[in-house]
Amino acid sequence: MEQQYDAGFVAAHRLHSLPESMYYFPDFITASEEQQVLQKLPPNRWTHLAHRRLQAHPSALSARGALLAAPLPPYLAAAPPILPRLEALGPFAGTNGFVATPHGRPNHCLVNEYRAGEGIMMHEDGGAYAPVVATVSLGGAVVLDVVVKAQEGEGKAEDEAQQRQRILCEPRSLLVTTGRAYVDALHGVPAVAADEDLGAATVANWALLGSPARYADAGGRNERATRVSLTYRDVLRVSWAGGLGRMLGGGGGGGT
Ligand SMILES: O=C(O)CCC(=O)C(=O)O
Ligand SMILES: [Fe+2]
Repeated sequence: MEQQYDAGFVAAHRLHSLPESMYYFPDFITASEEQQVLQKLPPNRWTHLAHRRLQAHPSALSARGALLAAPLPPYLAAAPPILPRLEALGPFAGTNGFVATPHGRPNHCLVNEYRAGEGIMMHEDGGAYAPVVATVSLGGAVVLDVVVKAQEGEGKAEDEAQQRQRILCEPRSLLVTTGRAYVDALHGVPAVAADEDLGAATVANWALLGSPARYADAGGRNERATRVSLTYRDVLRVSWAGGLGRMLGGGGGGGT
């Protein structure tokens, strides 16, 4: 059932809202793959924050934003085959119209879990990463708010509605944020028990949803359930603190 990804397929999944550098792919993983990941997330790795909990794989970045070189765990990489699928799609490899990141593949994954009523305040992901995030959603659906930052010299007269986008992230979908959407916009998940007023006029990716009827039939409402997001990134600075160990252990080197 592997999907054939090409430039036309990618272009057809681009959001036609500003900035035009986000892509939405419904059903990027199957329901059994979704369960496989949810069951394998280690229960002892959560960091508890005020309105969500978080785990970083293979580890958290250093204070200076560097990643200690290590592979992603198999349940976030090859089984289920999320990395091969991302590789074929191209957001890190730089194929199908995407721009390649320095390592050509994600080396880091932040896993967020939000229960109903939880969220993440508006923020930007910053310069420790190449400007690409690939977000796989598991469990419940949430709305992601994206707001373009006011550009220098631009007055407040700019149409607010045009600057704010709502993106509905369905379970098993992939959202790719690149370019200006990464650099010039803030994003966040409102901490609500239900997302309301969902429809073609209010949701930027409505035409790309896998199951729009599900939300339309509920009167434009998405009752929040626990949602887990896998956010794949390419950390620019990778440190090889294990260099001495590799030398002593004679294990040989790997690529970056
Ligand atoms: O859960 C999401 O989709 C967004 C998470 C996020 O913005 C982050 O981890 O930086
Ligand atoms: Fe973020």
